[in-house]
Amino acid sequence: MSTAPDITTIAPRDRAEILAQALPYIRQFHGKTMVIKYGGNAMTDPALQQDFAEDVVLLKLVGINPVVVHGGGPQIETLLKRLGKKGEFIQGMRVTDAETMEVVEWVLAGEVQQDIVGLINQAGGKAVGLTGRDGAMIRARKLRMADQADPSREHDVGQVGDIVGVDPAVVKALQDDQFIPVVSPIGFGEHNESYNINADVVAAKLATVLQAEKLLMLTNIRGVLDKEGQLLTELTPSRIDELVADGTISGGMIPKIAGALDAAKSGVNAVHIIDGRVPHALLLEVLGNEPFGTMIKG
Ligand SMILES: Nc1ncnc2c1ncn2[C@@H]1O[C@H](COP(=O)(O)OP(=O)(O)O)[C@@H](O)[C@H]1O
Ligand SMILES: CC(=O)N[C@@H](CCC(=O)OP(=O)(O)O)C(=O)O
Repeated sequence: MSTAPDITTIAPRDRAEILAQALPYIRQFHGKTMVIKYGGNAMTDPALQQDFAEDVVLLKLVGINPVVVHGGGPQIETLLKRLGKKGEFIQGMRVTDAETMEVVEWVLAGEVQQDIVGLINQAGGKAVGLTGRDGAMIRARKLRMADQADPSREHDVGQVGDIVGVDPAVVKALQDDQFIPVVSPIGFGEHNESYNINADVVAAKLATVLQAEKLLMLTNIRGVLDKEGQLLTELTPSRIDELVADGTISGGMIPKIAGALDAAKSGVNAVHIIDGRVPHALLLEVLGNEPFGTMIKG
């Protein structure tokens, strides 16, 4: 459960002061786009989910344009297990056969996306759920994955998509109005087939195409950690290369850091990997003045 402090004891005068302190940040980010990756691991607690939805609505109401890209790895895993299938990952990507693809579409677009849309609407926002198929947003082709250790070897990861192009028109149309887009990471191919794309990769690409002010990746860990478990508050491209090469960065952190770095190099002003288990993590990052999580430098 959320461990938010009881603020009913804060005097009205202090509350007003707290709000007033947010003004410089609201002014700085007014009218700007923020892409928020909401990881499947960060969305397991109902109280935290509600905090998240409230934060998104608050950002929208103060004139910032949040675009949510959601994951759902653990939720896909749960359904696969019920169907007697075992999930397999290679370099952070789920090996996706035809049956797994059906499960992925069902869980992401049918369940997780609609849960988030419902929570945001309940919090007073107007969320619209989309997949990459809607508005012909995310074109993809089969990902060709080279082995990390031996690049001459290739892994067949099935229907995992490599993004060919993103047309953000539908997202722009929604966000220019009063709506909050909630995007599921599913792409479409030239024969109308669907592709499973890692949500970090979609969030990073969308942030780049939209030239977002910020890309915030909410996950289930404090940020990127070194071998001793210490939080790395800032990462440069060369340090990232070292950490991937020596195996300090592994699993789901691989596509996350690769996407974060791509976005940082392609004009997204601020890219942060932050702890979605902290109540109101989003507001803390956007309106707080203390460093939080890991910032990725381009
Ligand atoms: N160096 C690292 N620092 C932090 N987390 C790491 C690192 N290397 C691997 N990880 C793993 O990456 C996970 C986050 O990725 P992932 O499970 O895909 O999250 P999400 O569902 O939020 O996308 C962490 O929980 C952790 O187990
Ligand atoms: C290709 C690939 O791995 N797709 C991911 C899509 C969901 C996702 O990325 O969810 P998280 O952000 O919660 O990890 C998957 O099937 O799990």
